[in-house]
Amino acid sequence: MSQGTYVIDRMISAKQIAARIEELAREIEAEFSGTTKLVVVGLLRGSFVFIADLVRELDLPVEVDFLEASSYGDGTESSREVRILKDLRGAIEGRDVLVVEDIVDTGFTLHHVIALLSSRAPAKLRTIALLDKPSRRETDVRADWIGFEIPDEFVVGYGIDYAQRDRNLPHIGKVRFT
Ligand SMILES: O=P(O)(O)OC[C@H]1O[C@H](OP(=O)(O)OP(=O)(O)O)[C@H](O)[C@@H]1O
Ligand code: HPA
Repeated sequence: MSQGTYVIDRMISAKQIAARIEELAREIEAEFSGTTKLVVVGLLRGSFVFIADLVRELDLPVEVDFLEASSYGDGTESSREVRILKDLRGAIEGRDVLVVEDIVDTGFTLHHVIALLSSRAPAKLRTIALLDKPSRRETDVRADWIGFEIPDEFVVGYGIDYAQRDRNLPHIGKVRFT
């Protein structure tokens, strides 16, 4: 799609996001209670805001690591080719791991990352996505926890970009091309 002018209509407020993260954190604490040190893996770049808020809400011993995966370029359509631009710093064999994704759209990114990290034999691998667009799915994948299910709209804000812009919006907005 072209990168013409667009406006952003608010979809999910910062307050709604914060309230939902509190609920999700309690569920994650229950799932990982007793873990010695959970490795929370943020998928860059889109999850950098979500992971920052989520880990501060978790009352668990955590380690934070990052994996950079990219497939969108500057457009609104997936290339369907997931490139790993930066790997984890630490080993995850035998560890409890939570992958933090900002949005699951076609599902190619999460599917690829789950396959990659599963091959490293973690003790437990779980996934969380702030946003889920199930109507766009092209692969059979679903995150274990989802913040909000959204319709087929291109969204930005709270870490999520359109052509690298708008990641710094505190809320989630939908892009309306004008
Ligand atoms: O389910 P999918 O269709 O694979 O889309 C989801 C992925 O697309 C975006 O990443 P992008 O490739 O734009 O990289 P970014 O996180 O650096 O913005 C987003 O952050 C997700 O990781
Ligand atoms: O709706 C979206 N917005 C931004 N990046 C994305 N990557 C997949 N879906 C989206």
